[in-house]
Amino acid sequence: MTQESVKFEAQKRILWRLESYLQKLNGVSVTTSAPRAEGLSCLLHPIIPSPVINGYRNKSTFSVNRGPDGNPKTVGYYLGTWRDRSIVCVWSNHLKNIPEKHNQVAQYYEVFLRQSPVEPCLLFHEGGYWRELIVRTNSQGHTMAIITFHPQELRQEDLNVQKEAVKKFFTTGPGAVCDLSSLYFQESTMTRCSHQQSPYQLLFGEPHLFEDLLGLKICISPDAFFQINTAGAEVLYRTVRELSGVNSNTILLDICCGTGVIGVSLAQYASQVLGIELVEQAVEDARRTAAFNGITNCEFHAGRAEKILPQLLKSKEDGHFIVAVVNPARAGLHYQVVQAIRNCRAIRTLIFVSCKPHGETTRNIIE
Ligand SMILES: C[S@@+](CC[C@H](N)C(=O)[O-])C[C@H]1O[C@@H](n2cnc3c(N)ncnc32)[C@H](O)[C@@H]1O
Repeated sequence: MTQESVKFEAQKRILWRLESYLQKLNGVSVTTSAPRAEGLSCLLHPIIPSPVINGYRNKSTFSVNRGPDGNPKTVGYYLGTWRDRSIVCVWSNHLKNIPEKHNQVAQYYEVFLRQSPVEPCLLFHEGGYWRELIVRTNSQGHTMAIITFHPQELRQEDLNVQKEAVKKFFTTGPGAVCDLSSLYFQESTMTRCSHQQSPYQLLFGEPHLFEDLLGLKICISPDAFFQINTAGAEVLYRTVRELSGVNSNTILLDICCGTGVIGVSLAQYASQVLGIELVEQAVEDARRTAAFNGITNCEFHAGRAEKILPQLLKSKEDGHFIVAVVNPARAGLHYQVVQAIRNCRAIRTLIFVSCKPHGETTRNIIE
């Protein structure tokens, strides 16, 4: 079975479940005017493959933990299960989806850790400092690395010594072969911290990556979401455009817009684009991207969609047609967002993009 047919069958099962749930809920059969196929009440299109399937990741997150030889300064991916206490950290060189550049930076981070007098932070249990590494690249090979560090009780001057050491390693030391475009350092006492909670500190290089996508230059900050497979994302956004039917009479509403790519790539077809996004850095990226590409009909709002959307829709109700695109995080949309969309008569088309169409997405669609 090909990966595409596995995915197709999985989507079919999700739609079956959704339809039977709706039938039970309504006590009537689900009827739509759309063409049907595969025993469903709607049309399920074949899976559209990504043009790039090897080394496609533009972002990889590497952990630090004990390797198979017991060395606690090993950088890679976890293998094993927590239940069996068999977790080890292994190198990622054999993984087909990870580009060589990411593996190279991970290997040099490991070299750095092994020569550092400072201990790594393993699962927060035993103290320690050096934590995970995130590597982001664009299609030109520009590379941003982000290192997280548990500060424990270190004084500022001791922290500065560690920052200086890692910067030196990647600029003039052995790590210089990685040719990083930028190195960020984030002090973090939690599994994940946003820029607001603990700022990403630029140790050297360019603050942003710029990615070419659908003829645009997209600005990406360390904290911002960006689809992991750039060529696959182009296919996704083209599909969104085809489904959306946006034209010069429509407003495009991009809810959970991240770096604003959906809105910016459709701006030339719409009368206006309105984007809403929680992460401030991503909103700044979206504004920068619009300005950089000479796009002037986009407006991006920073904050929670559930807070911003109801007011925003009220101000746009009169005489406009709105196409809404939602692409929420895995936790799904807040009920107030669903309600605001349902209550807005101007919204004639809704496109729901989801990387996890069961679970919360199904709940949102039912709502
Ligand atoms: C899957 S990403 C999609 C980003 C973008 N649409 C794209 O295609 O690249 C989901 C985005 O939703 C944002 N988000 C999560 N909760 C949110 C909320 N309550 N309000 C607004 N944005 C939110 C996240 O920060 C993230 O950028």
